[in-house]
Amino acid sequence: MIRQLGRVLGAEHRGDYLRYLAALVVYNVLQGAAYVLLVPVLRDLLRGDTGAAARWLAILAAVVVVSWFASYVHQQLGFRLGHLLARTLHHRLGDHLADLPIGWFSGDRVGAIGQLTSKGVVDIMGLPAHMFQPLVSAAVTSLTVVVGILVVDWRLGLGALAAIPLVYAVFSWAARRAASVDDQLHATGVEAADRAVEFARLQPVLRGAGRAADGYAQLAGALREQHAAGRRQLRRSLPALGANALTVQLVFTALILLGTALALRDGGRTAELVALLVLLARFAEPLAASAEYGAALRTARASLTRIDEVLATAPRPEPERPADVGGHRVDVDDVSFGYDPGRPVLAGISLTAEAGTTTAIVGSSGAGKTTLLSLLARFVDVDAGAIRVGGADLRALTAEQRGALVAPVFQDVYLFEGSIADNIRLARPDATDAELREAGRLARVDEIVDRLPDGWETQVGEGGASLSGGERQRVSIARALLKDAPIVLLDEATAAVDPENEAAITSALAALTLARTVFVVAHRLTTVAHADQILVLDGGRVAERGTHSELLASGGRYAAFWRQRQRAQGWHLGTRVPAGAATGGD
Ligand SMILES: Nc1ncnc2c1ncn2[C@@H]1O[C@H](COP(=O)(O)OP(=O)(O)OP(=O)(O)O)[C@@H](O)[C@H]1O
Repeated sequence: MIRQLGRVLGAEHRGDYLRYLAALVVYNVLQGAAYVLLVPVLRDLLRGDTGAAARWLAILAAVVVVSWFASYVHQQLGFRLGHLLARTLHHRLGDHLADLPIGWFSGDRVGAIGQLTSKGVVDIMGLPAHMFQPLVSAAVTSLTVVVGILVVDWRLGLGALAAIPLVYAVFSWAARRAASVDDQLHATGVEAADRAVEFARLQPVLRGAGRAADGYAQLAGALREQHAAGRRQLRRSLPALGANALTVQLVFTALILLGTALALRDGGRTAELVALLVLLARFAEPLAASAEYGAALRTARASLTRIDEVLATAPRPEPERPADVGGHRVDVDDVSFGYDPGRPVLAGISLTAEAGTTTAIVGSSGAGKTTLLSLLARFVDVDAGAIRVGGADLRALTAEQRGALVAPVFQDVYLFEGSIADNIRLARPDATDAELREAGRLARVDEIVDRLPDGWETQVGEGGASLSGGERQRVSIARALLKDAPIVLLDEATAAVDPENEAAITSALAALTLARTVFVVAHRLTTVAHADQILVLDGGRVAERGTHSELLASGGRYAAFWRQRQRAQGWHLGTRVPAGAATGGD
């Protein structure tokens, strides 16, 4: 555990860590020495030799003063190390998470990371500040006391030495027994935290559906599981704690009996042996105290192991040098991909998108449209085949190259806490105010800004809560415009927006897609009809491809899709296609 902590701290903080450990050991050795010095003091007092007792007492006082100073130093270093740990862990986790593939952040990992960076880090930073002292004391102080006893009376010393493996074996057994349900307790804790967040987020949906009680039932179930796991752990750890206390007590009693027997047999050394009996109490005390820290220590160790696991997860391989990119043509070459092994979501996808053209991706729900965009953004890597931009494999591009080439505009627009201007500027922090405003004008964010009291500096709230869905989308389009990447990945929003937003988004998208290579998961018929090529996905394969008129003429899936969408929107095939599409209605 001491080694694990050193690894997590990294080589640059090894000096701080070693200084702290050295101060801790010195303090505990001095502490043990102070206890041992009680023996000659008491012995001489019992013998009536007050002069000798006073001399020993002076030495004892000096050791106590030095040990007080060592205690102050190790506490200071311990608190400093605790803060250093928290800072280092947050930075290392943050840096590492930024390098992990987006696909890693799935399932309950996001909740687990939340727990790890908050409670987990607090557990670990408490190690040097609060927990190492009693644990090191149990080992170092007790051992120093044993050495002291050995020097004074080897028989009693051997007895104390023999007790150490016994105490260690019982403590280990108790820790293993209590730890067996730790993972369960942690998993139920993560689950309950996830359900609580989900319950809060889903309030509007649940209330809208009149099913608030159902949503709560899931949270209540998760909380029940967590409490049950807590009770199970208590049931397992209480006997273990009892066994620890009992062992320490038994060892102490046995040593007292041995000491008394020796004192009775060896009349000449009675005073010395009586003093040793006092020392035996000091031997048992740190052992008993350390047993109480078992649960907290296990929790911290488990958090440390989980952080180690995250840090050990291989980051997405990144090339060291930028690749040569010749143009903005995109080739998807026989690409296959699955989120889970053995369950392909896309299989044998090939297509070419010439620079400056728009490719619309359509298909039924679950066909793999969003997944194809995720592959193009390199949120996830292909399992087989390759995606090339300007002839260069996407995996050969550095993160900066990819960032400059590709602008994703996805459905779930998340805005950061900050102003509208901050949120747009995120795309290019060095953009001038004029460039920012021009991107805002093209995306028609200026109209939103004009209505708001603080204009561009209006705070959007966490996730952009103070803007409507359509307005958030316009901000995200402005971001992409400011970034000015030649390739745009667009997941059109399916949710209906009001006519004003609809018109604004249509013109914003027209500005964004102008002269760029665009891949769009299209839901609006206007977008599909205007695309240079349309890719119809079905069950992860390309079912049809061609232009709007070619696909309509072939009378396949696309033609059926088009008819169905038109019917849903009260349009009539043949009367306004594609001219009707060009009107912007959908
Ligand atoms: N993160 C994920 N982990 C596991 N499976 C996933 C993940 N994301 C999507 N899938 C699965 O991959 C398949 C394709 O999903 P995808 O979202 O790409 O489809 P889509 O065509 O965009 O659907 P929709 O139109 O409903 O958004 C689905 O079966 C989906 O359940």
